[in-house]
Amino acid sequence: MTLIGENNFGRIKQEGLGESLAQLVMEHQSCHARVSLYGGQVLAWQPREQEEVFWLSNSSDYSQGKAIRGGIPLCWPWFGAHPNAEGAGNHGFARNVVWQLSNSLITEAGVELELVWQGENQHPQWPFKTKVVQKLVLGETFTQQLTIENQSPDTIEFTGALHSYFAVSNPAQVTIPNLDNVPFDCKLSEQKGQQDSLENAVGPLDRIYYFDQQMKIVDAGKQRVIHLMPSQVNNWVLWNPGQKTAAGMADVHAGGEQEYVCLEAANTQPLSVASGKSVTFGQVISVTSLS
Ligand SMILES: O=P(O)(O)OC[C@H]1O[C@@H](O)[C@H](O)[C@@H](O)[C@@H]1O
Repeated sequence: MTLIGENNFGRIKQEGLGESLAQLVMEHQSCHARVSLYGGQVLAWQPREQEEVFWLSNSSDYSQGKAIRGGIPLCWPWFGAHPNAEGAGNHGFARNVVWQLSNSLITEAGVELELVWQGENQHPQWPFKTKVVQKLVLGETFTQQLTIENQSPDTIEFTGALHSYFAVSNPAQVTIPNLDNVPFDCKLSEQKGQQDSLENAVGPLDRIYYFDQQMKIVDAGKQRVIHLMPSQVNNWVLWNPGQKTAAGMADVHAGGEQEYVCLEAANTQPLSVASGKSVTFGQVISVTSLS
């Protein structure tokens, strides 16, 4: 254990994660949280007097080259399969590289962290010199911002997502009213431009919604509402694998798919960044009681 910072309001420690990875552990008067340096991945955030907000698999593989299942994987510089390169790997490489902690601060309101990944020729599909800065503010609310800085001489284009796994009582008890009648593409049926209203969030569901406004995950079982406020985000992706697919996923523990809903703040259409410029997208998350 290494102590990163401490004052009257809270403490930041660095600890091991699995056999070879490292995580930051925050204990603050406003919340408890954990962030893996591998993937720059938020693993947990529990605001004071609330239950844990994110789902994390009990059978996650904490080893290099694997993606951690749960929390908020960072999908970047592409979302889903690479558009032109079969076998390039799902969701890019940001979730499979080690990020550096470049700054931290403990205030009365929460813990502020800045994590950075910087590289060039990281992947055959991503030769560009780029710097990605993730800013997190962990308090009674949760703020996450990803800034992509183009340090290459070329204009770059990327897609991506903040692939949040939200802990729920059961997808059967969940509604997401702001998605009602919003046009979506269904990745499972490959049908585009559909529209409907979901009665619940039971999988299999894999939808890209064309909507950039705030969301609410209403959980009747946990009697809470998770509020999501996006910024510079074009889509919401709703994903739950359902029982059959989850049973074949080694890193989802038995019955795990009945404990979460993924609602991902995403840009599934490419964003361009000119040489020397940067683009930021993000989300703010808060929790209220239903009653
Ligand atoms: O197993 P992965 O690579 O983490 O992806 C999980 C899911 O992530 C979602 O964002 C995609 O829409 C799904 O198609 C995909 O199955």
